[in-house]
Amino acid sequence: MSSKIRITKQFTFETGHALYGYDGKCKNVHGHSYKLSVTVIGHPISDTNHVKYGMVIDFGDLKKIVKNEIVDVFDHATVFNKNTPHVELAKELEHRGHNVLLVDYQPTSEMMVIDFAEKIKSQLPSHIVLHSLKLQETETSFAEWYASDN
Ligand SMILES: Nc1nc2c(c(=O)[nH]1)N=C([C@H](O)[C@H](O)COP(=O)(O)OP(=O)(O)OP(=O)(O)O)CN2
Ligand SMILES: [Zn+2]
Repeated sequence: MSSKIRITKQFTFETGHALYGYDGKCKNVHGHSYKLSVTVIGHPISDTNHVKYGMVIDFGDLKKIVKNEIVDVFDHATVFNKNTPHVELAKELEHRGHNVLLVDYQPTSEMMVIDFAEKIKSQLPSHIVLHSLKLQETETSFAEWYASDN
């Protein structure tokens, strides 16, 4: 059998959020140009007759999964923790036609990357393993999820 190879696809999306109860400036509604790197691991297909010969997974197929699950949902949305009074603000924004996303967690990069890992894993073909995710919030701040840590 061929070597195991990790392949990575990168995505960007613009998302607003606010950290309810936080003791710094990120308690305010603000936004980031998030960068998400998705790394999967597997054996390149060895069947010479297979249309995906030589690929672990077609980058295009990986893109479809991540776009459907993450990018199209989070891009130009504002994320609030639904377990906080921010839900009132969210309802008002929604009422006024804004794209609001209520999640069950504090929308830090750590918690978002955990959510993203579950969402991507649920859609990957069974022979493809999610290896890691890197979610970059600013030029200097990022969170990483590794399958081997979890
Ligand atoms: N562990 C975490 N800390 C913070 C998070 C987070 O998700 N996880 N998020 C924020 C804010 O949302 C925001 O991202 C600010 O982050 P920070 O790196 O502090 O941003 P700065 O613009 O101040 O960064 P510099 O490059 O240092 O100017 C806060 N903390
Ligand atoms: Zn932030």
